[in-house]
Amino acid sequence: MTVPTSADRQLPAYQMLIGGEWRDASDGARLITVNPFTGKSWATAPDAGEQDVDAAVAAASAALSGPWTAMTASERGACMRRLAQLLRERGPALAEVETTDNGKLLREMSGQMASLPDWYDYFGGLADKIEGATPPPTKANVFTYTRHEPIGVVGAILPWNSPLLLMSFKVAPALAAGCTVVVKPAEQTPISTLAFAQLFEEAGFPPGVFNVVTGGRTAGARLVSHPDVAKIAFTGSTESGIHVMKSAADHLARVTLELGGKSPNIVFDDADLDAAINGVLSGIYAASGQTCIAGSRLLVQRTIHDELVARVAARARTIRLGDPLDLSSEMGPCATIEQLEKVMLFVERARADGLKVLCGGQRPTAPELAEGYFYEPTIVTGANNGHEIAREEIFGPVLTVIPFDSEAEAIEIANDTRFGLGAGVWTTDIKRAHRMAHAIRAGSVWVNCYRMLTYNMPFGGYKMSGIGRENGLDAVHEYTETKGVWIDLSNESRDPFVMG
Ligand SMILES: NC(=O)C1=CN([C@@H]2O[C@H](COP(=O)(O)OP(=O)(O)OC[C@H]3O[C@@H](n4cnc5c(N)ncnc54)[C@H](OP(=O)(O)O)[C@@H]3O)[C@@H](O)[C@H]2O)C=CC1
Ligand SMILES: CCCCCC/C=C/C(=O)O
Repeated sequence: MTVPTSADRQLPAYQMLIGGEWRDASDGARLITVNPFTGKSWATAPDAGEQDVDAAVAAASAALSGPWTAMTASERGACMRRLAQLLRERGPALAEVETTDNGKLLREMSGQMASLPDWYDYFGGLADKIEGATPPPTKANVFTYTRHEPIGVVGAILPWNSPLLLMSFKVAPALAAGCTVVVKPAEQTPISTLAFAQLFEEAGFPPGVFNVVTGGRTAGARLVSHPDVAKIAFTGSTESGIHVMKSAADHLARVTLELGGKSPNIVFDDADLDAAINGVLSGIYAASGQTCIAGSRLLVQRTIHDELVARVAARARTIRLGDPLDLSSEMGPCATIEQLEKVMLFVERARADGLKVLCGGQRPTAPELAEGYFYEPTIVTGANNGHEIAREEIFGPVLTVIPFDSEAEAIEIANDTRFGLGAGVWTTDIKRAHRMAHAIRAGSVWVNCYRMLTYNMPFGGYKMSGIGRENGLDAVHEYTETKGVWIDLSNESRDPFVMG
């Protein structure tokens, strides 16, 4: 908990949504959130304690055993589509809130908010199409069918890099499945989720279907360990994901985990180099590299290494750092001072390892950027895949270049990581493109593109990048339990001592 000063008490003070009511934390504690461009506090939110989380879970449980389940699946879908419509209208305002809270470019947020309603339309449309099966009879006079029932109350834990997008990955399929939800945004960036929550009542959702508790570790830990939470959907670091899974295991809550990455962006010498350079830049400098799918390892075929690296560096040096609300800015600040410090330490250690920092490697010196948590677009060369900077998730604008000679070597390096979230492949050879896409052990492979995203393509990680999938038809089943129902159609008495 941060203790507000008298100046902080003048800031916009948001409340959290529990059971359809806007509330402060029961002990009145508040979190202060900082605009990473100005380095100054800009809003406050409740700092929920265990009691508040318990109240939110109770509200979600009541909605589950009451009005939400009483609605037909079509009615629930209609609520979701109304939410989508409201999001279309309010998207631009929500984009500005999130940009102020986490420093993501408004340029990118505007695109995200234009597509976010599609999640609620798509999954809202699915709500009344979650069909069970009637397996053909294999026993005489027995009729069997399956039902996909809502799993229960879902706890959704969000990171700070893309709160509204990553919340929608979880909330849209959960609502479609008939679940109710308690969302806990990251303590650094709670405000856009609270602003989004204002749309639920207007869209016609019964109170308690969607709840938000804002707070830090106390709130998150209580949500994960709460015995009435049936499922935790988490996005964040691999280390925290492991904690969450262990804690959820105490009451066997289901989990989906979307965790870290160290994704390879692989450029072969037959690639369209202009397109590849664009994709390499987008992979690592979009969102200031603060994305789980950052293409943070550039694997480049040795024959084009020098030319490609020189051209990527030339463009990286001209990336326009600036106010994330200014649509002409190309890269914003890191979201928090802690994240900036983490990035700086990685680069310092790379230098100490004898690696070359080809460009960037420092905070910008322009006075207009001095208050913000900026770090220059950085390229580290001379590394091999064993160096720390090639193995650990940095979550910042730092690209590590690793040369390779053959396709087999590219695959070996690409897969030599504990992560497996994404990968890019740049080649004009269609056979190689498919061979690579099949050989790389990662949940998403982009060929001649990078960081593409849509609601109907599954997203998730292999290995330590996660468990389960978000988005796509199957995501709904991350929020259902399948029940088998058996009906005896015969009038005969059965032998009680023999399995039927
Ligand atoms: N895969 C991804 O998209 C992301 C990866 N990261 C990686 O994680 C690193 C550290 O960032 P950080 O913010 O600390 O990420 P965390 O993974 O620690 O935090 C992400 C979310 O999880 C919550 N959380 C963390 N631990 C627990 C727990 N034991 N029980 C319940 N909730 C928990 C946090 O809450 P709170 O902090 O409010 O207590 C926050 O809401 C980054 O540098 C980056 O490498 C970060 C964000 C997103
Ligand atoms: C298939 C792409 C999924 C993107 C996952 C979330 C990324 C968020 C971000 O980059 O801000």
